[in-house]
Amino acid sequence: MTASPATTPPPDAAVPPQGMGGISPEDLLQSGGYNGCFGCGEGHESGLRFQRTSADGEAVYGHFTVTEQHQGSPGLAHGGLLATAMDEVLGTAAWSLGRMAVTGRLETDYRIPVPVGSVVHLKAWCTGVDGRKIYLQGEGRIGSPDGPVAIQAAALFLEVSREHFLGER
Ligand SMILES: CCCCC/C=C\C/C=C\C/C=C\C/C=C\CCCC(=O)SCCNC(=O)CCNC(=O)[C@H](O)C(C)(C)COP(=O)(O)OP(=O)(O)OC[C@H]1O[C@@H](n2cnc3c(N)ncnc32)[C@H](O)[C@@H]1OP(=O)(O)O
Repeated sequence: MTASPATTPPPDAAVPPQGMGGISPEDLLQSGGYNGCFGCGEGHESGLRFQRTSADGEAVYGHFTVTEQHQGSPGLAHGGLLATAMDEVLGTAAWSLGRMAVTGRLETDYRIPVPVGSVVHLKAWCTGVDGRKIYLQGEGRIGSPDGPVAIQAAALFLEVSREHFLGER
């Protein structure tokens, strides 16, 4: 993935450890989630139902299955849908650092089409943190964690306060 300047961390940006104040990244990932989330909500009928599976200190992992509700052209996943899945796993990588963050910029490369019925295995990792800016990259592979790369992404997330989510609508 060739990240643009906006999603490339400055050379001195460190990658902080996963977890927060004694809470493991695994526990952080299992602690939250919004049932109505299009990406990960188990209660969302037509959503992706992205499942976060693990975090190993370097990256976070998860998967989802492409259904007929997710088509763009006959039999193939919609590109925006795949970007949503990347957004979800990239966000998971940001939150695994113990930081509440939202997507500021998301760049995606589509490598091969993804057929309906595919299980897409996603992985994301932090490439650096600079103040509130969290730089991330990720990829999605078809069929297994070692399968062919279908999508790659680079992103800039911004750390926000609780008020970001509680503001008046
Ligand atoms: C999100 C999940 C919520 C639910 C949580 C529930 C349970 C938690 C459990 C588990 C969670 C696990 C995973 C999470 C999963 C998925 C994540 C999905 C994430 C999303 O799907 S979330 C929705 C889409 N997202 C938005 O809805 C954001 C709308 N937006 C804004 O709210 C503002 O726009 C904001 C806050 C982004 C920035 O606003 P701001 O006022 O705070 O900051 P400001 O503009 O001053 O920028 C400061 C510095 O960042 C640079 N900067 C900013 N934006 C940039 C860009 N696009 N490109 C390049 N640089 C940029 C500036 O250039 C400046 O740089 P410098 O400091 O160098 O000048």
